[in-house]
Amino acid sequence: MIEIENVSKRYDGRLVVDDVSLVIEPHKIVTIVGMSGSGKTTLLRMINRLVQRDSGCIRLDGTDNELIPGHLLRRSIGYAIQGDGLFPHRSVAENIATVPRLLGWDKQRIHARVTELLALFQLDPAVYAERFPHQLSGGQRQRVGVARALAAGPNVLLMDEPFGALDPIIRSKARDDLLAIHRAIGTTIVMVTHDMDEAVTLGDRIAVMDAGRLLQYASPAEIMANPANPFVETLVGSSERPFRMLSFGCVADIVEPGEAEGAPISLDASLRDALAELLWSGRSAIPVHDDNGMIVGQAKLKTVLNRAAKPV
Ligand SMILES: Nc1ncnc2c1ncn2[C@@H]1O[C@H](COP(=O)(O)OP(=O)(O)OP(=O)(O)O)[C@@H](O)[C@H]1O
Repeated sequence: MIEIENVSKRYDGRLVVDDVSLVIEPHKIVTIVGMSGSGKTTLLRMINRLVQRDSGCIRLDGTDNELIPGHLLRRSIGYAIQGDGLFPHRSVAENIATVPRLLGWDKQRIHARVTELLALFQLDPAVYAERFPHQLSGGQRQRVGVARALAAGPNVLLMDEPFGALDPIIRSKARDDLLAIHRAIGTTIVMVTHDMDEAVTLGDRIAVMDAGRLLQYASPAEIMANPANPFVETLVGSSERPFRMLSFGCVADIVEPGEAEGAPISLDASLRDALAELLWSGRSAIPVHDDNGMIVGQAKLKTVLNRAAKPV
């Protein structure tokens, strides 16, 4: 658990993080959104002490982070930044091995961990381990950057606009991959993003910041339904709200017994994708399949539309 309590930071006498308090539960994903210069990165970097706070307290599993030695912080908190931050003259394997090496792991253990992570990120170790960053695509570099941040098995992963440099299609795949990896390893993730869609799709909770202050900290559904003030409402974008509501639900939430005609959709698909398929194919219901391709029920247009409405 990460407890941020009344934390403030000034630069040149100006408050850039202003008395922020929030609690991040273990194994959750928290996204931090806000305009440029609102203090998101500064807040994130105070968690792993890349930035020293001026006042307040940040506790990691109950311990003040100022009392945790640097090498333990590096092990327990991974950090991935925009672009990828990879060392250009080191191979993929050497990049991923950075923190384990600092921690003095033996060669065999490092090799096993690098191989495991490359496989998890769908990069064949035989093909990619010895490549250099310039021999990878942007999406592959970004995955190696996240793999490197996870190398020492941290409890917490801090991500600062990790997908900011990716084009929209790869970006959406990168989000799906991150969710799959999060399901597999359960690391607590705190992610700064400019992109409200990203914040809503990935976040269990969203922290909205403006001018150093935390305006709202709540689930995506709560923020959509009850934005704390006009600024949050603008950020959420009223015309986008129904679609955003659908993007964080999945077909498994609404599948019901019964048969429907035509091409099926996966239990894992988002309700937004289900709506698109229903509208595009002009059907009032579509069959739903599980991971093994077995038909397990149907998703009805009416039910999907109900999920797009403002929660009561
Ligand atoms: N090292 C520094 N010295 C002086 N001012 C700084 C420093 N780092 C950040 N700032 C200022 O603090 C404010 C908050 O910066 P921060 O990077 O936290 O914002 P942000 O919300 O992450 O912005 P962006 O979305 O553009 O990355 C900005 O006005 C910035 O100029």
